[in-house]
Amino acid sequence: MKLLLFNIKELLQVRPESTKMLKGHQMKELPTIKNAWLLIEDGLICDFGSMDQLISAKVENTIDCFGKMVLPAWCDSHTHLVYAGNREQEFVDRINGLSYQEIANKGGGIVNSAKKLQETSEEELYQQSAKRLEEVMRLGTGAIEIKSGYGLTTEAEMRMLRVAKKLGENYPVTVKTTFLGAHAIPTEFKNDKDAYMDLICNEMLPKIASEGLADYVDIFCELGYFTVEDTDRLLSEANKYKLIPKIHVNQFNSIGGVAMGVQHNALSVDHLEVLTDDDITALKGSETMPVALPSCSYFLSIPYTPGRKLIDAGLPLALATDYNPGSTPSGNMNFVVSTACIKMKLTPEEAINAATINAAYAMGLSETHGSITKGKKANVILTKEIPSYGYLPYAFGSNNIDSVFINGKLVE
Ligand SMILES: N=CN[C@@H](CCC(=O)O)C(=O)O
Ligand SMILES: [Zn+2]
Repeated sequence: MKLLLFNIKELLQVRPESTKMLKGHQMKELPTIKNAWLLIEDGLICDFGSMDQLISAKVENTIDCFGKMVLPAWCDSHTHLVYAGNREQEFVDRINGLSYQEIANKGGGIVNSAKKLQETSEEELYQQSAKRLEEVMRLGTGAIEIKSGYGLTTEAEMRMLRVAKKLGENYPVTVKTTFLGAHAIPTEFKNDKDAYMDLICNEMLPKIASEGLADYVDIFCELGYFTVEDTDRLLSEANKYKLIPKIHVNQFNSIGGVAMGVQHNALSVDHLEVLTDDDITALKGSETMPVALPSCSYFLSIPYTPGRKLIDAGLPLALATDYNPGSTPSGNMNFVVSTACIKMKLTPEEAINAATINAAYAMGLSETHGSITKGKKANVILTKEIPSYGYLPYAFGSNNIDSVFINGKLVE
């Protein structure tokens, strides 16, 4: 089955196969072809070029893209999309003056979501999560990472991961799953965190690994949650099961989690709202992708990850939503890209690179996603008629997407 998109005003993020990630000044460039065509065959990018060299091929479907642009679908490398209910009341509590940490300290926060999830059946959890996934697909997300971490018991953590996996089977979007049992200390372990770490390492991890439910392992390395030593222990254990780390670090405090992540060859270190020069030094020369979550900063009114500083230090940067009920009840990558430009001072080229090619790297998909490259998945966004690609982050809050194709198929 062949689909030809022709008369494309500008085809963005055209890369050779070998581009794994972009660092520092490389992020300033966004290679494009003006007045282009793109041929999709059996769900993959088959070929592309400029209209003056359009090949003649027999195709079943064609779309005239006059005035419109085409770019790779977003890769969202950090979400908690599988959750139960919402935390609207905490939103109001914060408006009335309580901080995120104060809410957590009085039994709200992650343990509040865990209580709701434990009371929700697998089928109901699937239905709630599927609605969210359908929405983000229409917003241009073609690959998504989904974490557990609102179960906090062996059974409920496994339930979350089964739901995430089932979403990946039932929808065309590529889903990667991450085990985040070490997201918060459950109420019943309040005075014995080590016992909860034992449960994670001795029971949850082996069961989840043996059922192949997770691609990655995560931990919330933060004051009041899990220490650098806990992080070292969990990542060492996870390594026995070949689970690669992608960790939550430096959201509120820099306590050494970045260096620990790098020491364990983490694929990504995420959040980084509070970042020291030592953290930046630790990232240099590593293969670990720093991931910024600007919608979280927006929603919680906390500092933005110093993305400009990271890029200017020669490092790569990826962007993700952090979609979750507490700190970011939004999975809109378009808003993330805009906010990275507006608040973190990334250029449109840097932000688009961070949300496509570098984001694909941060979820282990750089060979198949994140760029217009022959043989990669035909996951693309067709924009509405826009004056330039910089208009996408500029016109924040507007929906400039005409249509989205995942595996070459139109998302309805
Ligand atoms: N910070 C840790 N975890 C989530 C938020 C969890 C929640 O508040 O439910 C995050 O990445 O922001
Ligand atoms: Zn998160």
